[in-house]
Amino acid sequence: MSAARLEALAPSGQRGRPVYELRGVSKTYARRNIQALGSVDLTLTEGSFSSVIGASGCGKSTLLKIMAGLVPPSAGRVMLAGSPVTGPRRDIGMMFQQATLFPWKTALENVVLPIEIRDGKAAARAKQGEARALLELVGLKGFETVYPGELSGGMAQRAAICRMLITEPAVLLLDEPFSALDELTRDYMNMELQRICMARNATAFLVTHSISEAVILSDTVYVMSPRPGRFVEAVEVDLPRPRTLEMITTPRFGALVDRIRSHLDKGSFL
Ligand SMILES: Nc1ncnc2c1ncn2[C@@H]1O[C@H](COP(=O)(O)OP(=O)(O)OP(=O)(O)O)[C@@H](O)[C@H]1O
Repeated sequence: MSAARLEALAPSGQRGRPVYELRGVSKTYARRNIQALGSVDLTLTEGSFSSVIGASGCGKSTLLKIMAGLVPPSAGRVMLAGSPVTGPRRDIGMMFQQATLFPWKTALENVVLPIEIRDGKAAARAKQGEARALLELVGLKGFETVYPGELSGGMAQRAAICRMLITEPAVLLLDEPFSALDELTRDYMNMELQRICMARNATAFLVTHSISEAVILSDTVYVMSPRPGRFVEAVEVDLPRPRTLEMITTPRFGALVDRIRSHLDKGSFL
């Protein structure tokens, strides 16, 4: 799909100020000469929530890593808040499938760890009040001094959300953050994520394999082709916010899921 057509499909939820801009971004991994990503154009506007969905190995994580500045693109340009992304940045928060908390640090110590690494121990101590408030926000009040081994998977991911938010990133890059959780916890965490994003007017970009997760969370769902990944469709989700889990049973939700599935089926994805 051309950049112009994708822009034309830009949804009502994406009419704010552009935050992320990717133009002609592609990636070939030199070592195995694998072209992971075709040419990707993407604009994310402030406060929007977007998802990318596609077959295993189509290049979704590669795209996210390029956006995060962890992997350099082979071609193209990535701009965030008006400046090029050339490496990891303070205004980018990332979250992965596994919480990767340090087992020898308490929940509170894990949350302030990015501050400690960036600005030192005194700065981390000064942020403890804020970290406590974040833990309370995600329902972990009372667990501040607990070690990760004593937390459930969902609780550990909630602590990881706090760790991502403590640096007050303008954008959240999420690589299947809740896919290791059971379905009920995952639904709950998705609603939590929506609440946090709305409260902070955060701009979020999610990699997922779940069509219903993409629809319930997103303003726009980008469907990616098999490798080399490129966007074949941008589906606007016109469900009102805040979204609720009850919406999953509505005809409109079903129609959106069917539309995305039909795009995926065309390319024998998933
Ligand atoms: N560091 C790397 N070096 C070489 N090839 C890589 C590297 N990282 C990823 N690839 C390859 O690039 C392609 C895209 O991988 P990527 O992880 O981006 O896909 P994905 O869509 O996120 O997959 P999944 O849904 O299974 O997580 C795959 O063929 C993968 O083997």
